[in-house]
Amino acid sequence: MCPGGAGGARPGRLTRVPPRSAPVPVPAMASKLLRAVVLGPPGSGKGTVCERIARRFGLQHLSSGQFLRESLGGGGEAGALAQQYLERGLLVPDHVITRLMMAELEKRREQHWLLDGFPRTLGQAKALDGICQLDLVISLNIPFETLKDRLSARWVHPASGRVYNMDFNPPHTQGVDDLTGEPLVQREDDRPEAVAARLRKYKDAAKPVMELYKSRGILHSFSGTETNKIWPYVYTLLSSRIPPVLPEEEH
Ligand SMILES: Nc1nc2c(ncn2[C@@H]2O[C@H](COP(=O)(O)OP(=O)(O)O)[C@@H](O)[C@H]2O)c(=O)[nH]1
Ligand SMILES: Nc1ccn([C@@H]2O[C@H](COP(=O)(O)OP(=O)(O)O)[C@@H](O)[C@H]2O)c(=O)n1
Repeated sequence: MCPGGAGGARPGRLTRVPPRSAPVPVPAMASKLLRAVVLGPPGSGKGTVCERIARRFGLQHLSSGQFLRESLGGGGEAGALAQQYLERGLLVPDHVITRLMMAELEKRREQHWLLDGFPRTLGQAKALDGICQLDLVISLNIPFETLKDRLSARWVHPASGRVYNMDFNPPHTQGVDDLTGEPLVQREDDRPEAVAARLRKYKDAAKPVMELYKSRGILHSFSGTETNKIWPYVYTLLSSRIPPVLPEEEH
């Protein structure tokens, strides 16, 4: 079973509204906790959609890529090894990311959560199965050309993981994070030469993961070129599983 998760009724009401700067997870109020995953290639909008879901529904948004990037700063051997994979746009070995994610999930046994970027391989999906029964898998299906354009225009605030795009959601002041005023950077792995490798690898690894979740009847796929058009459908799906804490329109 999922850490803290079991069958039974969902919480009847969720009252805490997380502040924009730091979404606060809604604590467990009943036995059943939502366990959801968002799948999609790099640039498909997983982080953007997860951030919206987290705010509207009070879920913890757990980004495996962000945990990985944070783990690089430690100066240890594992961090240095992981950095080589990230820079080349490759997946880090299953046992590395799985150990990292299991430790993070263990800390959140009593919270609703939403995984962004994990599992990415069948091995990772099986490891997740070992501790958890997923309720919902959202797959974002975005055309290749759109992904390339988005990644070349992506800017991030490394400390928080906040993501901007010069066309879609530009910062208030160019090059600067809205909340902290700290500089934004472009990720090394968003360089065009790394992007092509990432997209190829994603496809190969993700196919069996999608098939697994499809066979279980928990896969929900959304196709399109604009997150704002996909979002209402995602919101409706989530609303059928867990009560929102904020209305859909409030971005
Ligand atoms: N132009 C455009 N950019 C978007 C849209 N949705 C997300 N983005 C941007 O595309 C980039 C990739 O999105 P992100 O959520 O980081 O994708 P992830 O790699 O799947 O987590 C970011 O710079 C987003 O701000 C959209 O509908 N249109
Ligand atoms: N399960 C995972 C998740 C991320 N990663 C690594 O972390 C990088 C960034 O992942 P991410 O989820 O933040 O970003 P996107 O690749 O979705 O844009 C990936 O390109 C991989 O190098 C991984 O190896 N295994």
